[in-house]
Amino acid sequence: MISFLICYGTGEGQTEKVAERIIKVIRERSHEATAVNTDEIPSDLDVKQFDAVLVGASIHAGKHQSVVREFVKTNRDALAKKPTAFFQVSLSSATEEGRTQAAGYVEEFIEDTGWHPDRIGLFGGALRYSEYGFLKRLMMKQIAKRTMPDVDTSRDAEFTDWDEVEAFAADVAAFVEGRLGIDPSDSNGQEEVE
Ligand SMILES: Cc1cc2nc3c(=O)[nH]c(=O)nc-3n(C[C@H](O)[C@H](O)[C@H](O)COP(=O)(O)O)c2cc1C
Repeated sequence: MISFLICYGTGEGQTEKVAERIIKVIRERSHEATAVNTDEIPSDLDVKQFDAVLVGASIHAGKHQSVVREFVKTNRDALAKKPTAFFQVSLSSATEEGRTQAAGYVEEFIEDTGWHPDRIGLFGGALRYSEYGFLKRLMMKQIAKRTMPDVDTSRDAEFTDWDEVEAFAADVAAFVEGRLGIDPSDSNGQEEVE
């Protein structure tokens, strides 16, 4: 059994939902997964105690959560010694035209933090107008109308492709199993760890 740490930043909860889906896939492979929201990092969290680490962040106004950046910078040396993956949630990944921009956010993150994850997943996010305050709702509806003219802005919209998220999680898990020399069949049938 492999122990995974999944550390993520989230503004309105979509990256948390993605993290939860990744964790489900990892646990279905009978591995152990610990989720940590970067807004509530336990003071005794020790990255070195985990076999593999996934870091997730979303994009707001062209930036990832600064706490996620700080987490990665603080733990860069420990991360470099382990199998790792990064996943990003943004509106840019929801459209063909936005993909280059989404990749640019990751490049900038890697350059800034100096961390080179083994796997990278880029996922479309969500627009939950019903949960935004007045100004944010107005601004996001304008951006959506401009960048996604076919999308109905009178209701909340989710652009995350959950099959892609699950495929990413399975790929990361398989990569880590290979790196650590763990035969997935060894872990099948074990009890699921909460
Ligand atoms: C105020 C605001 C600003 C945003 N800015 C960007 C942006 O610059 N680029 C982008 O691709 N997506 C942008 N988004 C879309 C978010 O990345 C998307 O809503 C995502 O699902 C947020 O994930 P979270 O709920 O985990 O924070 C923005 C969303 C909001 C609400």
